[in-house]
Amino acid sequence: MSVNNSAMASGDWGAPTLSGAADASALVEIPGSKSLTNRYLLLAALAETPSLIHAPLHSRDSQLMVQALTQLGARFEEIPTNSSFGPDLRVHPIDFSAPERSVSIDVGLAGTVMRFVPPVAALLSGSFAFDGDPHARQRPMGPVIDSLRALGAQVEDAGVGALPFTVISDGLIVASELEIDASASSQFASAVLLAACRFENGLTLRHIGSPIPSMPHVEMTLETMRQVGIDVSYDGQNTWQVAASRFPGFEVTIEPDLSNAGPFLAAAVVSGNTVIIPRWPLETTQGGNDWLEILPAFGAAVSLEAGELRVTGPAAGASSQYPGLNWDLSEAGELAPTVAAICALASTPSVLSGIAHLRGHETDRLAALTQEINRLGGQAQETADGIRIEAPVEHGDFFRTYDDHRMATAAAIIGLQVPDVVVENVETTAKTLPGFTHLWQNMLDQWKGAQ
Ligand SMILES: O=C(O)C1=C[C@@H](OP(=O)(O)O)[C@@H](O)[C@H](O)C1
Ligand SMILES: C=C(OP(=O)(O)O)C(=O)O
Repeated sequence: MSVNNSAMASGDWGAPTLSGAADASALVEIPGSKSLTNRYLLLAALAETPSLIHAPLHSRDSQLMVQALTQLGARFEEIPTNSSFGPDLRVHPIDFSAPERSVSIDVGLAGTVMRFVPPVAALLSGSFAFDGDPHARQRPMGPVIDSLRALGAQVEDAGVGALPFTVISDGLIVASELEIDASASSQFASAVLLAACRFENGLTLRHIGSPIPSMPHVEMTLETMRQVGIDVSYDGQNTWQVAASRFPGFEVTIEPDLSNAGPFLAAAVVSGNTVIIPRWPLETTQGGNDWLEILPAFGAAVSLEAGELRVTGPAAGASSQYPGLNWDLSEAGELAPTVAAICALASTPSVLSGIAHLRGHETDRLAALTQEINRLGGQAQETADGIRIEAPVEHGDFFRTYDDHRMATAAAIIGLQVPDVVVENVETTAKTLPGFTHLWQNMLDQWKGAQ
């Protein structure tokens, strides 16, 4: 099948196909972690003195965080470096005694901005309106709104648990206990925990409801808080305690984004080539570290030595020579679109489970993946908590991305093996990985040059 080029808009991208290349190596440098960057930016804004953040991610999501915190009174200075991924950042914290203000904050489509910033706004005196991209209004926000009210702030909203809404506060949070249902997103728990050190009496937070997805992200929240000097504890079940604390500025280096390493590692898996990622952390709270367990299940050889992760695909020279898998992705749901793309080229069926909450991500990812895999001649179905892929994709076509960066990178992976995959609005990858197409082409050029 060939694609009707007249349907292509200017941002659409014909995914490059890799024919024949195999058994070659490419070194791929991955920019900083979105989740770590946005946590440290926010914690630096809460500190008493300036902080220095090395190797931060510069992407739409981190830019939205910088912009939001600037509107709340933080100041950011770019410190030039030799890195192709951009400057370091010096962060001057928010003055929480500043006079009352009224601001409108754009959260884009960034979960970390729409969930983490409103509780920080409630620590200031004034009125803070939040809104974002059209699809941001579909993402669940109820537990953030309910928490703010329970903590004593006023929230004006349409009563549907979604953006837009306005937080009105006198800047003083005296409540010290809160129950929250974080079963639709771990970010609801992280949001309250991150701000809680500046509550007058600290906080005891209790989760009520079904299990929290993406729990490593809550561990990441706790770990980053501990690193900057906040006293926080977890009972191992459903309760966290944060002591009221003031902490000085800090200096930190951001790890590469291990979830964003995924599409490149997946490229090695589906093509039988090797990808090497430098600066892979030996210890990390990033869910993307799960690649070390997931990729061998597809038959890939994975080794981590001297800070370099090396992944070699199982099928030197031949595609679809690896099996599908049954995998519970509840701990690392953000890897699902990448895993699904590998499964969509596998020789046997796959079932991905534990990810019902992906329906509230950048798009309804279960519906989007199912629809696009089927459009390319595969056989996929949604299940109650995931997706089942019965048969691999067969031909190229237009691949809709629904403004979701991970749908775009999933399409690129499939396009490596299937000609004529056209990725809608590939620049949506700038949410967390600007320059994606250059990094991708550079990997392919290294493979081709090695032949
Ligand atoms: O806290 C964070 O940085 C994130 C938490 C997770 O959210 P969910 O718990 O909604 O999956 C993850 O999927 C998202 O990409 C980033
Ligand atoms: C779910 C994701 O993002 P967000 O931080 O916007 O929730 C993601 O990056 O896969």
